[in-house]
Amino acid sequence: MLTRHVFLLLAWLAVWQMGRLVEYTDHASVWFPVAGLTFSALLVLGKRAILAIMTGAIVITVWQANHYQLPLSLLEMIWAGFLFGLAHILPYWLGASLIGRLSQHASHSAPQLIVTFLVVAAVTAFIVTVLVISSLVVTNQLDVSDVGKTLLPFWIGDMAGVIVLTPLFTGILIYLFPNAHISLDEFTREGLGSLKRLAKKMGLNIALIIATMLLAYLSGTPESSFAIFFLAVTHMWIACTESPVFNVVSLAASSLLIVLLVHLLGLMDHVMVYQFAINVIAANALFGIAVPQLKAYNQELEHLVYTDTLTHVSSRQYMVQQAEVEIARCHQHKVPLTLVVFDLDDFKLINDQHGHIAGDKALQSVCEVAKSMLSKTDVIARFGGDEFVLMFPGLRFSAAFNLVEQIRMAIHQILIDETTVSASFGIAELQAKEDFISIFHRADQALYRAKQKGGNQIGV
Ligand SMILES: Nc1nc2c(ncn2[C@@H]2O[C@H](COP(=O)(O)OP(=O)(O)OP(=O)(O)O)[C@@H](O)[C@H]2O)c(=O)[nH]1
Repeated sequence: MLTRHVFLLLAWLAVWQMGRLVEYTDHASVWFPVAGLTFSALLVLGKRAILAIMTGAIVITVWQANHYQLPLSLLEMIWAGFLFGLAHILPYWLGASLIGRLSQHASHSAPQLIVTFLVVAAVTAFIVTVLVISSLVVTNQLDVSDVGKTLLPFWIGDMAGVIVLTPLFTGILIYLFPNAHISLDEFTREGLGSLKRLAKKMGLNIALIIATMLLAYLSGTPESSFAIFFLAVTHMWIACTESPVFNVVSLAASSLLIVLLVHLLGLMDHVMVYQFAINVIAANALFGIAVPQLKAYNQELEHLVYTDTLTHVSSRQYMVQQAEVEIARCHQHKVPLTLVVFDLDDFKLINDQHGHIAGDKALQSVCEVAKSMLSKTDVIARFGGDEFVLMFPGLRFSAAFNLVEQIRMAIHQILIDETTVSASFGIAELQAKEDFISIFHRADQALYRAKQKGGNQIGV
């Protein structure tokens, strides 16, 4: 465990150094990746991460004070590092605890979690900015007159670090620290996806970033730097069509490239545009992760509404909707349609004699048998209790009658604890201008007649 914490400290120092390399004004970087590492370490390890991060904050402050030759004693440097550590850690710890708690509640869906994370990232990064800048002023590392110009770049840089890199660092830390406080299973289930597609889409992003940033470099006008926002389109496309893991990796890669090109091409005059672009594109793409998830939820809901959970045949709602569509189509194209209503005979007795579980089994067996004898265009639905409806688009009365007779005989072969199951049927063929209510009523009347005659037969 100790080695892992030493690794976290070293990783924190290395990532901090990455942020410093792209510092464009004192204490503010285009993005501040270490904010993302702090947030994810607190998310994965909780308070166990504090020691490594606090040590990192003190080491960095001492190093920085020496580097800028600030007139501070060693004790003052350590105190300043401790204050910086507190200001940097506390808000992110609160934010990470909130996200950790929400992720453990099944009632919070992935889209809700993502939106909350984006809001928490913005708010905690702002609180960290205010606290760290205050600590820098109190410990004489920043002049009060520079606070105004440092505040916004500091905040946006920290926020970019959290939004862009927390998902990626969290994935890595969960892999390294097995007893993590949080699970990303919901997002990592699909893995990375096809490497070929990944290469193509990454290539497109890279080409777009280079093209738009070269444009800004060559034209030298501040307006041209806004072209980077076109990247939101390709990232939204990736978010909606690829796995969340791919989304997060491509986001980190694009942001890193933007940050490097700002420095290589000397686009410092437009740096805030790029800072805002990274935040907006990342927030947009993370929110995009929710789109496929929402689609999946909708399909699940649709399945629940349109399928009977016990027998897995269609639901009443589905049959009524589908029947109206089919009846209209059959009238329009002068195609026949036959509707059948059927009901198990003395089903109450099966329940009473053998119990409800046996009754359920009988309903399931009847549906399996009937379904196996239908074609793709036929529909079977459970209307309620032991009553079912069959719809045969394209079949005339006589053809449907023959098929139903075979279904009736097959149902009569089903044995539930040595009791034979049987069903009665009512059949009606669609007449000119007739609607669903009318044909259903006629089939139901025919079923009534079959029951009156003793059941286990087709009423007409
Ligand atoms: N096991 C089980 N029983 C159900 C379910 N839904 C309804 N039932 C039972 O189905 C029975 C239907 O009873 P009835 O409407 O009197 O029908 P029946 O006994 O088949 O009588 P006839 O239709 O006149 O032959 C009732 O006992 C309900 O409790 C279900 O999902 N599972």
